Amino acid sequence: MSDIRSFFGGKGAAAKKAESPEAKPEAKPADARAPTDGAAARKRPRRVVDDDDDGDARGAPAPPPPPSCAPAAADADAAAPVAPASPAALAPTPPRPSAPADVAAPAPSGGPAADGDGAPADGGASDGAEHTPSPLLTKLRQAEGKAKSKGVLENMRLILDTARAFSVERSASGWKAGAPVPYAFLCAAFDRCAQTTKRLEITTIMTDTLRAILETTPADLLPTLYLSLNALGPAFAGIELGLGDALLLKAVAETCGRQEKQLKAELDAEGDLGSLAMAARATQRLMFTPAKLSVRRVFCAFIEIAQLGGKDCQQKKRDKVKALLVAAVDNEAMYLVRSLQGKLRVGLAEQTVLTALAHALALSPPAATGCAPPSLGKLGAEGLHEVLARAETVLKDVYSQLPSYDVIVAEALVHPLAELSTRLHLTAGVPVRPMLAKPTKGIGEVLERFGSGAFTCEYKYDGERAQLHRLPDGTYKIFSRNSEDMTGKYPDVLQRLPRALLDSTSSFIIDCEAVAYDVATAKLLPFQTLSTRAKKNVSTEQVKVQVKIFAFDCLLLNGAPLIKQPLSHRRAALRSAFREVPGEFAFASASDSDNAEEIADFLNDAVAASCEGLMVKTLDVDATYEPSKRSLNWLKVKKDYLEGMGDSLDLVPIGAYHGRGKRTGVYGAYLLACYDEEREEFQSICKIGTGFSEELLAQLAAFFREEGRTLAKPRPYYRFPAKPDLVPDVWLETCTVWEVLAADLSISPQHCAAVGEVDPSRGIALRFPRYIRTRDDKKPEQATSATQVAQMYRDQWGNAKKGKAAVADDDDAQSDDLDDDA
Ligand SMILES: Nc1ncnc2c1ncn2[C@@H]1O[C@H](COP(=O)(O)OP(=O)(O)OP(=O)(O)O)[C@@H](O)[C@H]1O
Ligand SMILES: [Mg+2]
Ligand SMILES: [Mg+2]
Repeated sequence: MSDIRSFFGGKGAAAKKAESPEAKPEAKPADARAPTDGAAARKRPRRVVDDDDDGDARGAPAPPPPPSCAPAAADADAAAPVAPASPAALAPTPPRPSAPADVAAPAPSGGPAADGDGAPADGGASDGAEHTPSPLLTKLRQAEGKAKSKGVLENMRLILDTARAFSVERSASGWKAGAPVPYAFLCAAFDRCAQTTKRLEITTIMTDTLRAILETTPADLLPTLYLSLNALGPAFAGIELGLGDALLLKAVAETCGRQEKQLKAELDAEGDLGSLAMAARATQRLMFTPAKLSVRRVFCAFIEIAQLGGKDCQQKKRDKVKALLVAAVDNEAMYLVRSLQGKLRVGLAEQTVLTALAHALALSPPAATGCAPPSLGKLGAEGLHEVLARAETVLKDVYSQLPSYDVIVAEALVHPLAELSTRLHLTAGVPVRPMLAKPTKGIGEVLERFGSGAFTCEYKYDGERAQLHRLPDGTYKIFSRNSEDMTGKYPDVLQRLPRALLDSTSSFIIDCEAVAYDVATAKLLPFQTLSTRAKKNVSTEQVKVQVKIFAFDCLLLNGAPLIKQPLSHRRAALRSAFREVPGEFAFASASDSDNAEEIADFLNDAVAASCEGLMVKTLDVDATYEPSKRSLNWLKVKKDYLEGMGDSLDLVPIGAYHGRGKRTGVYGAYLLACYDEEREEFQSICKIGTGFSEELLAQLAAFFREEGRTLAKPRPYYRFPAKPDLVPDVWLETCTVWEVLAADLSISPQHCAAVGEVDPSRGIALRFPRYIRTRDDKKPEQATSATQVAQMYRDQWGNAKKGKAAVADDDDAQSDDLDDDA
């Protein structure tokens, strides 16, 4: 194994002192304050982290219990206003202990108070650092800065013109104020969105749609949002329709008087069951006109379908689908079917819907809030931009802390938008979107980026992200990186966790990595071992793969949110509330040194302890927790950078090639794609055939061949090479995500990833890609994005300082003849 220190630029002295990482002890003590073993740890100078003065975040009032998000059954239009996914949550939430705008939390007694900018008033930003501006302020400034940049003002003018042209009488002509919003109104908006690829246009279409609803029937706002997002409730509530394609096909055939077999053949040729349903409905002669569908009726029916269980539930679900289809006219059938399949595909990314909601609330504030709409006659484009940017910042900030439209919409309908940040903030029991890290190409880059500011390096454990919550009533929850509830996966962790709690600790949210652990040897095991653990309804007795929890952040303690405090403060809070329990619970091993050689030693230690590398984080300045952000304040240094790339990619197989030789009978290679969030399409990035065992290839072939995961032709939203030998033999449904490493990225005359971003007509391809593992915790739309691919490409050339990138010759970019790889 090569020594990591020899790989970062110009640190020859460090390289000379290389020692074998294999010789290092396996696991290090987690506490950065008191390293007890390892030569490197002993000689490392440490910045003092004062645990005693600010970690005591107790005494703050506990927040109200989290909203219940269990769906409620509701009938059709009769019940007005609509029963949303969680009626309990729609009732105005009792005001939480609130703080002035921009302030994170009520100051915990005995802990530091926050000043108006969100920086700790006690100088928690140590080393004499200046007060950090609040993230909100920074965002507003950034938004303003961006507004001045090219093109944005033009966009603002367009938004102003659209806002001025809006007329509720014209938009909402199909229903009376207070009456259910017709489903046809929403479908018409979907159609318009589908006809454009411009994000701004889609945003304005949705803004107008939501404004019309806010000004007439605000009770339908929530179901409209969920239908637009193709969701039934917040991700953590885990509400799923549980419908397979076969059931939908049957329902469509039966409703439209079509032969199932014939419809299936058309589906194989056409690819979109929604369009087929619409066409079939159009040719049907109806004896009587069915009652019109409304947004609330459709949404409630979806919730009912999700709730059906037990005997004959498939039959009952099919009947419910048929009842909806019978009432569908025009394009309603198409959007119904697509929604039921979970593939709306009209260009409505979640961020777009959030932006549209913010704009709509700012332009048409609900009557109950007592706010007057902005005076569009007087406001110029820039003035309006300021209003909208502020609304967007508030809403996105609130959403990242409390990702539940149930709660947010309930509050936004009765309280001014500006008050939401103080009324709603993170709550134990509701997952916070995790903060993410930027990849780097080594320690040299870290030092360059962080300059003189204080930072800490932590082991980057190779397990799975686990956000641990304890609610004020003592119940525990564990959420995944995806904000999905995985409490049922780790009963053993929860059983043991109380041992790590200090007496004074009541409610909390801590950010951790759950890592597979060998109790006998006290060693960490790789992610691959963890992935063999059952995912649901695990009972403590069944557990074969033990896990150890490594805690690295504390977002809420005893009711007080801490995310706007710097990491040094949060870390102290974490340590003030928990104790390490050997083999069960530890603080992430950390070093606060800024000496390159010592960091290199620490990286070596991390790798020797079976970690992936280091996470490097700012401690005091620009060191708040930024939910859902891929922040520059967290950098990852993976050992993978030794092999050419700073980070792996998470990609989606969209096609497969028949195997030859040893691989006859299975697929020998796959076509992989990244996801372009703007265009909502999967763009091919490489052909891959390396990294798979024979056993895995057989499993994968079976996986794709079963349950209709192969397609007769590519989806309209696949972009792929025209070159015949790169066109797959079989097209695949997007249904899994694979983590892949590669030698590097190159401009490709064939592949389509990030096309138009670094080259006007050519995409980016991976060279020598290798399968690492399947990412069960990511959905296809959460694959590496086109923007990330473009950034990785730029970083690669920026770091290599090679100036102009070479164009890959295609054969070079592919690991083409793969049959002997096993
Ligand atoms: N000390 C630590 N601090 C923060 N995260 C850590 C730490 N140790 C391990 N991790 C894990 O590392 C992850 C971030 O890096 P990683 O490259 O593994 O992310 P990922 O899940 O592949 O996502 P992406 O590639 O989209 O960033 C975190 O989500 C967390 O699960
Ligand atoms: Mg990981
Ligand atoms: Mg990754």
